[in-house]
Amino acid sequence: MSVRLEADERDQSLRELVENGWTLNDVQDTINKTFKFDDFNSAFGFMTRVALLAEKLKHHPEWTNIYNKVDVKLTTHDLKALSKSDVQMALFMDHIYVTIGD
Ligand SMILES: C[C@H](O)[C@H](O)[C@H]1CNC2=NC(N)=NC(=O)C2=N1
Repeated sequence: MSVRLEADERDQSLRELVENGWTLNDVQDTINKTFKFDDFNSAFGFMTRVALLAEKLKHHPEWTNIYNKVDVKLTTHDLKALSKSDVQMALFMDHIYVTIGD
């Protein structure tokens, strides 16, 4: 089940994520980021690790991959808004990007 973000939690989370390169689309209420890698193998490795978490959380990113680039959009379709799961996914992506990314 999707859990709404309280206003103060949302503000704080978004501030941190924007500092880490995420952009807020406040019309669609999505957060977006482009991750760049050395090559396709690294990009796909990143997607594989994220996919395992997505299945566990039952929360799935919208994304496209072109060679070494992964464009990610996170939002919660149930709520048509950002939720705690989006923040959790974004933090996880930033965390593993440090170990895989260039
Ligand atoms: C039934 C299933 O858990 C839901 O449809 C999940 C699947 N993954 C999802 N992913 C995202 N990003 N938002 C959702 O609302 C959502 N709902």
